[in-house]
Amino acid sequence: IISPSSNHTFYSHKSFPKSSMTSSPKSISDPHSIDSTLLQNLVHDSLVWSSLHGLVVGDRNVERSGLVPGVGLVHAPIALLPNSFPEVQWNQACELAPIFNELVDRVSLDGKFLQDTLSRTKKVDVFTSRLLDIHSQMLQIGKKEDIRLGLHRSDYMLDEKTNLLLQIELNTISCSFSGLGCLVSKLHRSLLSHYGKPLGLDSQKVPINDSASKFADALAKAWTEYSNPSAVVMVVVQPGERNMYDQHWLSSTLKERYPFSHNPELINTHNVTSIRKTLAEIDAQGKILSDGTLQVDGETVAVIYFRAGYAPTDYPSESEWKARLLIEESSAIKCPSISYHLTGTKKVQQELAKPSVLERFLENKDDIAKLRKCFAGLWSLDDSDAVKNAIQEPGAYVMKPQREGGGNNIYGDDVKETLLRLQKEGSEEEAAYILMQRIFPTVFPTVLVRDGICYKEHAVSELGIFSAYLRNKDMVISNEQCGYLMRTKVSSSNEGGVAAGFAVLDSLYLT
Ligand SMILES: Nc1ncnc2c1ncn2[C@@H]1O[C@H](COP(=O)(O)OP(=O)(O)O)[C@@H](O)[C@H]1O
Ligand SMILES: N[C@H](CCC(=O)N[C@@H](CS)C(=O)NCCC(=O)O)C(=O)O
Ligand SMILES: [Mg+2]
Repeated sequence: IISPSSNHTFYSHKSFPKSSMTSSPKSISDPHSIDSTLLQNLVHDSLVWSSLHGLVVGDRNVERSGLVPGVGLVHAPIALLPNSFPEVQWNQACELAPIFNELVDRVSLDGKFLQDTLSRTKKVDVFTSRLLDIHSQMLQIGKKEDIRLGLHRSDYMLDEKTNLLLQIELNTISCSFSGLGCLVSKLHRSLLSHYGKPLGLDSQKVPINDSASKFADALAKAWTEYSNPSAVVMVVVQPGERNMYDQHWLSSTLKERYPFSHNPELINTHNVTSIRKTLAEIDAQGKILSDGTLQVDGETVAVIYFRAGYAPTDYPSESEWKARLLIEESSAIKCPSISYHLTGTKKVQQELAKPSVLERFLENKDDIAKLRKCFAGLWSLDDSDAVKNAIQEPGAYVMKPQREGGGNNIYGDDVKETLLRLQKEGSEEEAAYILMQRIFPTVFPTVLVRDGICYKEHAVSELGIFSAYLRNKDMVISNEQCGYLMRTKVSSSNEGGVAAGFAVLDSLYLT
């Protein structure tokens, strides 16, 4: 079963050969030296734990796994043990969460800034252009969103050379893994509470992660602000969704947790029901009443939570765009609104990194300094010096289109080829991209478990901090960090991405 040549080992509980090795790792940074019997027990227990606790995804080998719940489940790809992470940068990442929330809200209110920042992208990127059209239609009718809900995730990498915590991006739409991320922390705490001794590790060093309940709380509070007990939360989903359990964790927490919430003002609310609809279904079944109320399939919608609609592939026809517009025109609480969605684009990220731009949106000098400290190098392709440097040293840069969902970035020599092509064509297409400093996190040995097979790999990690912002007119009801997601991917992979099949779900071990 354990072929010494490859480091791929298939486990089934019956066939764990006794191992002669008895060495235990020096510390968490050396999981490759874990005694093989101990390793097999860890893997076995993690697979059982994941299956029993809903740390699962749809199996891409089972075609109905994204369509029918309970069919074709497989444990989520995970790192067997948490990745060590310095406490100082952990605290820094947590502290940034409410500041980024406030920034997003302020920027989202500046319609002109959003339209101007994206005006040249609009000419060359049809998808972004369609989003901007909806945004400008809302500006024209003077649409106001009094109640605003943001469920964000700010992703960071720890740059090995400088030890700086640098932001990769700020996601303001369809942030995945608030449902599953917290389960990985629970899994790791459970494994370390059983095997801490032989591993020489302390389960208390894995920070408590309440991402699912915090996001469900924020959705429930927004639902309460809408003040219609018979209204529902509508989750906008893709027609096939293998990550549905990550989404169901939020919906089932909403349904089961309320009205038995510890939160006094929610204690006697009706249970919060969620419905799942695709954009096409919303176009077919949705309508707006004279008072702006959105009704879909006869249900009044209080909150619209997007887990689709962030990529061009989510709009295969005009029907989906009509649904997006209907949602924006309604009085339902959007998560995110079109303004929050546009505020999370990479072009806006790059614009906000320019000198004195943050000062347009925030007053507190300390907060501004804290944000700036985590900005990596970000340039538009108008910056001829940056373009020249990137052509000379393409490996030090990442080129990004205005896309979400993974798999869209340009790395290495492709950066050089693309820049030279754009220069030769002299087209406006340059405005579709941004240039970003490539961040090189520490490569560390780890053990990944995917489809019941454990792999000893060398990997890099990316820390995502979830945060929620809920505001009703001048009152900020929530502005807090909501747990975290650690993603770990083999160091040879440029892109990463759990759904894309490169990264696994991880947690962190404070050092
Ligand atoms: N500046 C960077 N340095 C190193 N890796 C990066 C950088 N920017 C992105 N990546 C890698 O590419 C992945 C996707 O990039 P990201 O900006 O998050 O796009 P998306 O919105 O598609 O997730 C990240 O998860 C990370 O693995
Ligand atoms: N299937 C959809 C996926 C939604 C999605 O791709 N979200 C982006 C931010 S926009 C994201 O969080 N990417 C990190 C997840 C990864 O690493 O695979 C869902 O789960 O609702
Ligand atoms: Mg990303």
